[in-house]
Amino acid sequence: MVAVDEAPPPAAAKEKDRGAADPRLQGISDAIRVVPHFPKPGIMFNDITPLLLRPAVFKDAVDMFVERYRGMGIAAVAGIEARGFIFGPAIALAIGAKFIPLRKPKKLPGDVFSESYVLEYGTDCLEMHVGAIEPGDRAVVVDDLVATGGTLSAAIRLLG
Ligand SMILES: O=P(O)(O)OC[C@H]1O[C@H](OP(=O)(O)OP(=O)(O)O)[C@H](O)[C@@H]1O
Ligand SMILES: Nc1ncnc2[nH]cnc12
Repeated sequence: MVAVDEAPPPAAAKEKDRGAADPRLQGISDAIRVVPHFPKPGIMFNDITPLLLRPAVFKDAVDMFVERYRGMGIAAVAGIEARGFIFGPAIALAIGAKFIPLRKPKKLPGDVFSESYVLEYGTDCLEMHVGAIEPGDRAVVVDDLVATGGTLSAAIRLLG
């Protein structure tokens, strides 16, 4: 799971990073299934659906982001369609932020900003409603994984 913000971690978080890895990480990692050659030869597909079937592990994944971002003045959690919609809203509600869906093309009915990007297996585009993010809003982008980083870069450009 990934979440991106542009702020340095607070001192307390940096202190914690120097210690042992969070024990929840192993359970989260173990609950993600790697499927070789899906959906195309050569792609190692990271499938989060087994994690979603285990509520305690699903909660650990959400909690780790909530603990990281709570109290940091985050105004918006932007979730990337489709799998960022699974984790993003729970994180947004827990930290008291608005949720902004970053959608695939032609799904949003209002005026949109669009950003195209290149994927591991194709190209795509993300759209966001004009006015969803406001000047000065501090935002976190949530998705299930980063592969080439193209999707994440497009999301950051959209919010920028
Ligand atoms: O780092 P990248 O190379 O850009 O790839 C990562 C993106 O790919 C996957 O979504 P996908 O495009 O497969 O869409 P989906 O969630 O709608 O299936 C994943 O959920 C990320 O959004
Ligand atoms: N390796 C991967 N696993 C799951 N989703 C993906 N989207 C792009 N690359 C992926």
